[in-house]
Amino acid sequence: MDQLILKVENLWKHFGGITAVSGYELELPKGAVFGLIGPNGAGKTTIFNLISGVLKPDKGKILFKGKDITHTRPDTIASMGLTRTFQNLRLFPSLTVEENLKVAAHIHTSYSFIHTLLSLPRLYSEERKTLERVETILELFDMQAQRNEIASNLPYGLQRKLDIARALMTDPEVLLLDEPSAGMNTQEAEELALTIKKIKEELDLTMIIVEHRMPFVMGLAETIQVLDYGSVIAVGPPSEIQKNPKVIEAYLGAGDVVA
Ligand SMILES: Nc1ncnc2c1ncn2[C@@H]1O[C@H](COP(=O)(O)OP(=O)(O)OP(=O)(O)O)[C@@H](O)[C@H]1O
Repeated sequence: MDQLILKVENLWKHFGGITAVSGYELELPKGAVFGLIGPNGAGKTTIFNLISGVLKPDKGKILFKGKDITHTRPDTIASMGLTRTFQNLRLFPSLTVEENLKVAAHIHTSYSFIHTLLSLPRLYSEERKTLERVETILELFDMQAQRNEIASNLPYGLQRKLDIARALMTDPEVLLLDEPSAGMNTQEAEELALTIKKIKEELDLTMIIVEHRMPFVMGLAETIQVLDYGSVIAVGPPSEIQKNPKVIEAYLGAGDVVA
């Protein structure tokens, strides 16, 4: 059996009278790309918030690399190698592309004031690693030409790309992407899909992608989970999911389309 990098058991989350997530289960093998889809309000972002530690579940268990992270802080989970993006961009708009990447690395750089005094060589080596990582990420995202541009001056598609690039500065093993193509035009979304394929291979990532743009997620994920009212109603390869009557009904009921 494939090695599981992330396992979620019987996860529940209520907000007042609303059951946002009900008995969610996931077995994510290392190296997999999963798509998580479902109509608006189905519970997709809440699941990302639970897995990344932003929210705590009412019930259930989350195991990352075999360790129980159900009650672990988000920054600790990130430093363990699980990171995510948000639906809304989290860039520093007045900083350059390169500065945005450096800041993202320093969020988890482990030197303190005392280290700075006692261990300058260590500081230099951390700094050198950050600079090397910036170059690797700029090259993978084909953004070297924009390195000195102010983030808010970039076209929207590149701002979204930079947001994903920032998430990769800490060298994660698992990346959760929350609607990465939101607000993009078709050409920008197609380019982003190619970038995601490239970073998955080059950086040996495991990914879960929440998306409303069906051709995008169906072209990237080998397995799709479909959520409706907080429960998984279907799991399978994209070709089966598109034909699944329960999925079509859930989307038609929501006035949305699957393919
Ligand atoms: N902080 C919160 N407080 C109260 N209710 C919430 C909160 N967060 C989510 N909900 C509710 O939980 C349910 C699931 O929401 P969630 O945002 O996870 O769905 P989603 O599938 O990500 O939707 P979308 O595709 O529109 O982003 C919805 O009914 C939503 O209104």
